[in-house]
Amino acid sequence: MAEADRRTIAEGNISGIELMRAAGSAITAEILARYPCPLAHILCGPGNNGGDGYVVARLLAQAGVPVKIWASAPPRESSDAAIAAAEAEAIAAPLAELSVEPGALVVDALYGAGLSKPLGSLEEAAFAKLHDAGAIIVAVDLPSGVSGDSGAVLGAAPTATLTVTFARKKPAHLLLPGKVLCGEVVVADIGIPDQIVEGLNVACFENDVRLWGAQFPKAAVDAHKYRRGHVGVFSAGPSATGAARLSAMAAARAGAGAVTLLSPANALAINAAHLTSIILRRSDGLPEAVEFLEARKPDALVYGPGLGPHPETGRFAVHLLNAARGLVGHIVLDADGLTASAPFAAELFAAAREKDASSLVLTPHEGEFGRLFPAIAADKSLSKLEKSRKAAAEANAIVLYKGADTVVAAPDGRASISTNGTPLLATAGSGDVLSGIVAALLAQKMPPFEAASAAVWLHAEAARRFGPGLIAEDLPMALLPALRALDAQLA
Ligand SMILES: NC(=O)C1=CN([C@@H]2O[C@H](COP(=O)(O)OP(=O)(O)OC[C@H]3O[C@@H](n4cnc5c(N)ncnc54)[C@H](OP(=O)(O)O)[C@@H]3O)[C@@H](O)[C@H]2O)[C@@H](O)CC1
Ligand SMILES: [K+]
Repeated sequence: MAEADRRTIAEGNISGIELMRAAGSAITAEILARYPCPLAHILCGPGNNGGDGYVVARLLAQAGVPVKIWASAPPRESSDAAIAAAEAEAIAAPLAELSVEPGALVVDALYGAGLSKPLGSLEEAAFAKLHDAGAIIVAVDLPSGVSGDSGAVLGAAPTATLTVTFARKKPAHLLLPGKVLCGEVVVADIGIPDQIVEGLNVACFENDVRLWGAQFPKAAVDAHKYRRGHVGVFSAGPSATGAARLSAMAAARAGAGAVTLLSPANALAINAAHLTSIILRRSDGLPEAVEFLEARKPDALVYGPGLGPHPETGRFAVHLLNAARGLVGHIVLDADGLTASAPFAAELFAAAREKDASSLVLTPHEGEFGRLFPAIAADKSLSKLEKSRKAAAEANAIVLYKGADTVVAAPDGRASISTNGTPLLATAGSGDVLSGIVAALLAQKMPPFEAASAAVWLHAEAARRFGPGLIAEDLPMALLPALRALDAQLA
């Protein structure tokens, strides 16, 4: 966003101090609309974040609210922040002497996009006082100490009730722990033209309908079941068949025209007892699986749920990817399929690069990610966003890195971050459902990055609409109201 600022100013549309005044005005409007303010404390740093704080101080005072300013350092000389501080016509007290009343309103304008190192004891002590006083904290751009690119805390950071940012959200507003520390996030329009933000070729997006709605499958008038996409799901043996059935049911509910469950012979009877519209086919090893691929050319496969983290599962995944070349559009590798592939990761990723290889979607949670990409996972300097992107590039796959802030990353660097996640999804089998939804959208010709992003969104939306008490068995059916609402929105 600093680049967007620079370009806006360079194009002569608006000067730096005008942008700062607009930012301060937007924050002040939010404060006055929400909080009764007998008194406000403004914490100001030396840069433009502090400059925004000085504008807020002036505007709140003009609105009749007494303000106290506490500065960690004076504004940089001859800067816009220095102009804003002069306009505020108030004397700042040293941050070290900070003292606030219980429940006080505090504007945190210490550091924002320019955070360059971990915060020290001065800020940490101030945040402890705010915490003890139960202060309502309004953060300017970001809670100070939260890194804008990663959402990580450098040294210390306060927990804000509200964060007002400008033009667009940054990764820190969406990624943990930043997401939680921001509280509610309001994006204020301060006059940075849309075309300047879009001209930055930003490749990281909030995962919502605007990102993938245009590619979301619509049933064609002349659709027949195989044109609506055929998904194949591999089932485990008799003691662990449920995971694959959850995936298969979800694929069917998410719009796949046909779903085949590939079951070992010894689990056929169990699977048959639980299935009606899902096609059941015997598949006891690679030759039978390949027979199916050659005969039916399914659009997408799900491999992994319930299969067990044995080496054979991993070896089979590599063989499957090789055998599927030219026959299958996409393979979703999930759960045990990921864990078991870890020793064969290099072969798997090489197979994903072969000509005509099926596109690969990997859906790890944190533990599976660590097993499949140990070096990337261990690199503490990387954010979840950067880890996902590096993994996608290494594997030449879409990486859907699950969690409360699920990231979907593509090998070309595009990434989406989920904002509608819900703890309701922390239930056994929920991931199996997600892999079925991904496969169904892929099978309906949605491009992989968009399909994976849309699946994450739909999965969470279904859970939210269902509410408490949700178990994975409910999720395929719970997709229906979410799909109906989406359909109406896209109509
Ligand atoms: N983008 C937009 O659309 C708009 C952005 N605007 C606003 O500008 C903000 C970005 O401003 P900014 O670039 O001046 O950076 P900012 O966050 O004030 O910090 C830099 C100063 O802090 C210092 N410093 C850093 N870390 C430190 C530490 N740990 N401990 C101690 N000191 C530390 C750092 O020192 P240095 O690194 O130079 O040693 C430097 O002096 C942005 O967040 C938004 O609020 C609006 O005004 C207009 C529209
Ligand atoms: K801040």
